[in-house]
Amino acid sequence: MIEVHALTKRYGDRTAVDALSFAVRPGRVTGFLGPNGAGKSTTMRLILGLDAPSEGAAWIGGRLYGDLRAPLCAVGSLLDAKGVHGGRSARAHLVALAAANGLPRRRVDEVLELVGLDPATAAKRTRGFSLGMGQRLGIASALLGDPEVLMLDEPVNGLDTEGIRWIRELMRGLAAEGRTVFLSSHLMSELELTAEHLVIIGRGRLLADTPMREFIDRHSRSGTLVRSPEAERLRAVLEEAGARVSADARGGWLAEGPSAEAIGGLARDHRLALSELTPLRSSLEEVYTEMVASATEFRGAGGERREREAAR
Ligand SMILES: Nc1ncnc2c1ncn2[C@@H]1O[C@H](COP(=O)(O)OP(=O)(O)OP(=O)(O)O)[C@@H](O)[C@H]1O
Repeated sequence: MIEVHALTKRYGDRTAVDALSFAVRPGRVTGFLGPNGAGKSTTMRLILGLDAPSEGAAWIGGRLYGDLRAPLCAVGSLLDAKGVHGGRSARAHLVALAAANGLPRRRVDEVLELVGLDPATAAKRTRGFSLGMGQRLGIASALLGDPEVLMLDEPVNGLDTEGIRWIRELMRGLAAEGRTVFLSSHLMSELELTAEHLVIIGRGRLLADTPMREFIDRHSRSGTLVRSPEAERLRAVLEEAGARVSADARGGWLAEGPSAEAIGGLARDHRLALSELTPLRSSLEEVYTEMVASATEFRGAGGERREREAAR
């Protein structure tokens, strides 16, 4: 379990993390979501004791990182996959890490197998590693101490579909074993497939701490795209039936309220020909982008635009 209480980090007059409180529970994957610059990496660094908070605190399994007796066995992390000495082989890197932490050598072979780095690849210097191989090595390092808690910052960044699927399945498997898995991303679409719970931040502040399902159900807007050669009469009929009607960029009306079936019935009753009747549901990506944009609306125009773009 990871607990964060009133965590705040200021860099000069910039507040990167602002009074954040949340808990990451074991047995499920929790996604940590926010646009670029929202404060995700800073929060993770604070939890791992790599930076000191201005206020508040974070605990891993009930202890501050600095009080952990065997940190690598309590928490495995992947913050920067490139943080490996390029002149060493993957195996040598893991052997050194195991030795420094009093872990048996055989654990190195176990984690290499777990992340799918074969002996020939593991014997190569990491300098020539592809992003995907580097990511696998980073995850092997994180798993070396068989920790209860895993924390990964943007683990799928730059990976191909196969690598993304592999990470997704590995994380879900680790959570199913009862571990605490905390993953950051700025991609809602990816987290939608991996995480069961979401912590969302914007400008360092908590925007949501919610089960994925609930977030989808509560925020996803649904409507019907409907078109008729008699556009204005259609609009009047829809509004009379209590629908909220707006012009859709694809042409036609977006009607919110009555179901597609009900709209079909209305058209029949009013002898209105329809050329399209399509039920729509806003994607999670859209819901999330809208949420982040409205949370940053009070910013100056330039900053707001930057955050809106970053959220995409
Ligand atoms: N060492 C630092 N000194 C000054 N400002 C910093 C420092 N580290 C982070 N910041 C600022 O704090 C804010 C949060 O950054 P952070 O990297 O935590 O965001 P993030 O959500 O991880 O974004 P990204 O997805 O781009 O990694 C940013 O405005 C960043 O510029």
